[in-house]
Amino acid sequence: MGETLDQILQPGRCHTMKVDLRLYALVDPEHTGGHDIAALAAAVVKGGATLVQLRDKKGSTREMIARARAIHAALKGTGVPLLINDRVDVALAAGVEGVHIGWDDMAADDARRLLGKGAIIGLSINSAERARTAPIELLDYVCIGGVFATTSKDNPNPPQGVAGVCAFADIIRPRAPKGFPVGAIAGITAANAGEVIAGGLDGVAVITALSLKPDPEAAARELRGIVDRSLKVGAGAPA
Ligand SMILES: Cc1ncc(COP(=O)(O)OP(=O)(O)O)c(N)n1
Ligand SMILES: Cc1nc(C(=O)O)sc1CCOP(=O)(O)O
Ligand SMILES: [Mg+2]
Repeated sequence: MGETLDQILQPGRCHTMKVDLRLYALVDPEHTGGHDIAALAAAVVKGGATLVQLRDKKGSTREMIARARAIHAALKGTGVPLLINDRVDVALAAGVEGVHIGWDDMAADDARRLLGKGAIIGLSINSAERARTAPIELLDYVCIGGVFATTSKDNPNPPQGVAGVCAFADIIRPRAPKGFPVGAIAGITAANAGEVIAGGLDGVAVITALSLKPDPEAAARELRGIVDRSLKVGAGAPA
């Protein structure tokens, strides 16, 4: 038996490391724009992505593990963590840095028990109720869904707009430790990322804005520049 949650969450033994959510690239075999998925992940990281997720909704378990291993190998030495969407077992098998879970996926306490205190665990939030009840103490970040319309997800959340997403972030922040990262996802592009960051989010998570570009590295460089400049403005530094 591994450690209990109480042991994992003992004061001074907290799992939380600072996750850099500024440019979170989701790579998805159904939305690669014809790029090899491992080469795509490496390219966006070269361009400035700070976190990568393998979102593989249709692959077999073996395919997912093989993709995860290939992407993890391509990111070796970059220091950028790889997370697996939905699947704690795939993350464990491939030896990656963590998982992203939604409210229909494995519960955060089960994921934390299985993955241990050193893993990164992120959670999707898409309502005020979820912002109020998310188990922040078990998490390394949250990502608020449905900011704009998206074609990359089946049954997408209704678009909340920047104001809606920021209202959820305002519920989460007082419940979370200082510096706890809160990002946003859905339909974010170079044209609207600045607005999202200016609203008070710590980063943007994207598929299309990087994967479907002919030059994903250049697209990542542009988007990361927008995020960094908007974060500086928010912090009161010169643009
Ligand atoms: C960073 C990030 N945010 C949100 C999601 C969506 O998670 P979920 O609602 O569980 O939907 P699926 O992606 O699993 O279809 C995500 N994957 N990543
Ligand atoms: C995986 C995912 N989750 C979402 C949510 O709203 O929770 S939107 C989404 C897909 C995001 O892709 P794109 O950047 O192409 O819009
Ligand atoms: Mg999910």
